[in-house]
Amino acid sequence: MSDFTLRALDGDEVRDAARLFLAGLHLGAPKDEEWDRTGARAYQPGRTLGVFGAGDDRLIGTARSMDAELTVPGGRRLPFASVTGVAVRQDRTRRGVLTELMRAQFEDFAARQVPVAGLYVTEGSIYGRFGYGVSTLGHQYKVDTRRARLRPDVPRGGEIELLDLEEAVERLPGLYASLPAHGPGHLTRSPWWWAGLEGMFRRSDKPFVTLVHHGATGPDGFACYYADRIFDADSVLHLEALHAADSTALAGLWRHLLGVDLIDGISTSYRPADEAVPLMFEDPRTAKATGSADELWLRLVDVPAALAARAYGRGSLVLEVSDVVLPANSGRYLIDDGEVTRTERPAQLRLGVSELAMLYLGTWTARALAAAGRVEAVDAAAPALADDLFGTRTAPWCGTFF
Ligand SMILES: CC(=O)SCCNC(=O)CCNC(=O)[C@H](O)C(C)(C)COP(=O)(O)OP(=O)(O)OC[C@H]1O[C@@H](n2cnc3c(N)ncnc32)[C@H](O)[C@@H]1OP(=O)(O)O
Repeated sequence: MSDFTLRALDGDEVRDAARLFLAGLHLGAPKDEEWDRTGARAYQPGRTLGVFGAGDDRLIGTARSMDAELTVPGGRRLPFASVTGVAVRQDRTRRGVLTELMRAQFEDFAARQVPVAGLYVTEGSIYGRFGYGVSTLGHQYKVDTRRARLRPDVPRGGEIELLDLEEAVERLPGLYASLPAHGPGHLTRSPWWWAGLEGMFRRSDKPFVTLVHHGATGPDGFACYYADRIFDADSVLHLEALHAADSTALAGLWRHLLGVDLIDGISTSYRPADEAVPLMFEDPRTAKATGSADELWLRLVDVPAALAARAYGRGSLVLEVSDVVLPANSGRYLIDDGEVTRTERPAQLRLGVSELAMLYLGTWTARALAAAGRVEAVDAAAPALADDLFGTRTAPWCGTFF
């Protein structure tokens, strides 16, 4: 990359990176008060990269990352890098700046022994070339609250406590950390992540409301929403977050939400595919699916470490992985009785590292990937064998947008 220099940013340069990223999304720069209060705190020190062009001392590209831990099938938590804040100045795009930022990030993650990175994409066509693949899906639905009748066997739930903004900022991090992971795809949330959420809460012109559910042993779930109250038309409650330790907390939070006054419908953000809520209604069509989309994209930076970390179903299979960006990952891997080893045995299933990311948490079946031409079944039985190994009981879901 002889025409550019790339280095970590600090001080006011980080704010330039924030400006560049927001401009890339066609948004305005952070205001002084906003930056001082939460903006700067959302950037993990030392983790914002900047690219400068030759003879141009202004920033032309940026990307950042934050530490987290990712839950993988079997329940282990792996060191994880949340990649975000990616943008290239619009007069400097398509010259390899993003490619160089991706390369530098992978080097950094490998040096810090972070085996998996992930991101949420603005466009689905950008990141596959760097080895990222869609690893969780989210499903949105809308509930007609005027028609909603919960079945009599749905738990009553406990007390609901309403938090004001300052209480929410103070208490949600501890509460989220105390809840069990939903399953594969769950992420821990760093102080930098929470500062980003706080910024969003404070910027919003619609007030965010936070509800905490109290179960038998104390707080065990929460929900955050804002409402669009429209005179003479349907008013919608936008459920931006809901995390619950168990089905009683889930039901208790929903029971309360359904009773919020002056609301005609509840529209959810991206929820897990196996969420029980539609089945809680006497008429399951009370919750109407309104969309589904890719959520978290994963990049297995260290394939042997990532493969060794997760649990598998029964069976044995030889995968041949190809990774043109990080060639050390390429090779054959035997998964047998839960153990993963490099092998010289003949491949049964050939796939790229992006497709491996799509299988990794259990979101896609190898049969679907084979039907789409995304994996090559050298042995015709291999996709079914892969599904026995990689399939999970809980639908992979992240629920932590960054
Ligand atoms: C995780 C996040 O933060 S997501 C946010 C991503 N940022 C944005 O969407 C903001 C607006 N867009 C941008 O800032 C830039 O266009 C970026 C970051 C998407 C791409 O940066 P660039 O420096 O132009 O990418 P670069 O030149 O390295 O391109 C690498 C390859 O990706 C392709 N590519 C880059 N952007 C896109 C795109 N938006 N759609 C399709 N292909 C793309 C290039 O054509 C190139 O392909 P090639 O290797 O076959 O030649």
